[in-house]
Amino acid sequence: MSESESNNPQIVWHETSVSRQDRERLLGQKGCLIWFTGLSGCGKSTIANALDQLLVKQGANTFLLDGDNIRHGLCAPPNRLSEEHGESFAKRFGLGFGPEDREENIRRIGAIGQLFAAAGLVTLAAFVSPYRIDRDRVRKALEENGTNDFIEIFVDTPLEICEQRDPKGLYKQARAGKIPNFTGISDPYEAPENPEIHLKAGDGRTPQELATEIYDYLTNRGQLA
Ligand SMILES: Nc1ncnc2c1ncn2[C@@H]1O[C@H](COP(=O)(O)OS(=O)(=O)O)[C@@H](OP(=O)(O)O)[C@H]1O
Ligand SMILES: Nc1ncnc2c1ncn2[C@@H]1O[C@H](COP(=O)(O)OP(=O)(O)O)[C@@H](O)[C@H]1O
Repeated sequence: MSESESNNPQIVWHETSVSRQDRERLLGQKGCLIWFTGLSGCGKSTIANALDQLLVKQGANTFLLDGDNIRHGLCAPPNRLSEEHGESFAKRFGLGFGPEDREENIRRIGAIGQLFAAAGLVTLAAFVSPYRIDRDRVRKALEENGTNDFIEIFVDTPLEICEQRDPKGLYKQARAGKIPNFTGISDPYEAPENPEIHLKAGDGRTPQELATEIYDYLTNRGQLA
């Protein structure tokens, strides 16, 4: 009996008939979870989008999970949930930016990303994901599944550049004390220690050039058809 079964004897894993290998054969690619992490404004969404375009153009089956979008639905904040579900539900399941909320955010995305990868999709996830332990848990979950398909990309753009860009005006508000727990300003960012790719994203290269670096890495490791 597995550990999860002994904790929850009423919840039993059901094996499916179509295997991951069947799906991957059909798609002609290997499923994986490409995880972009970095400060707000470092370029995660832009580079992930550029890579997604490049992959689709070459015939890959992909899906992009983006922090801002996921926080509109699966990981919505309490104020988006309260009208339809009530205050107590919204308080319990809505997510903000405190450490536990971010932990739950990354746990949910990790679980979804794991399912998408198991479906054979080249899955891209772009989240600040500032805590090493949260990212490492996602990696561990994929590795426990017998794969090494968690590909961590540290989008390393210096804080000064992110703050200069400030496309949503969030840094300005955070500096003025209007946004609590803002990563890089009033909240920590723990850089990956051994990412598969350390992308020096503030060195003047365009998002397309940076996406090509990742695309070449994926090709070399045999991830694509
Ligand atoms: N306090 C605080 N800290 C960091 N970011 C904040 C915060 N409040 C709002 N935002 C906006 O939310 C986006 C980050 O959401 P994520 O789901 O990626 O965050 S996390 O992974 O749970 O840390 C992030 O999007 P990106 O700028 O695309 O990274 C911000 O626009
Ligand atoms: N390599 C780059 N060079 C110059 N500007 C960039 C680069 N990557 C992203 N940007 C710009 O920086 C801003 C923030 O990028 P974005 O992808 O939204 O970051 P994040 O998703 O990490 O918050 C956007 O205006 C984007 O056009």
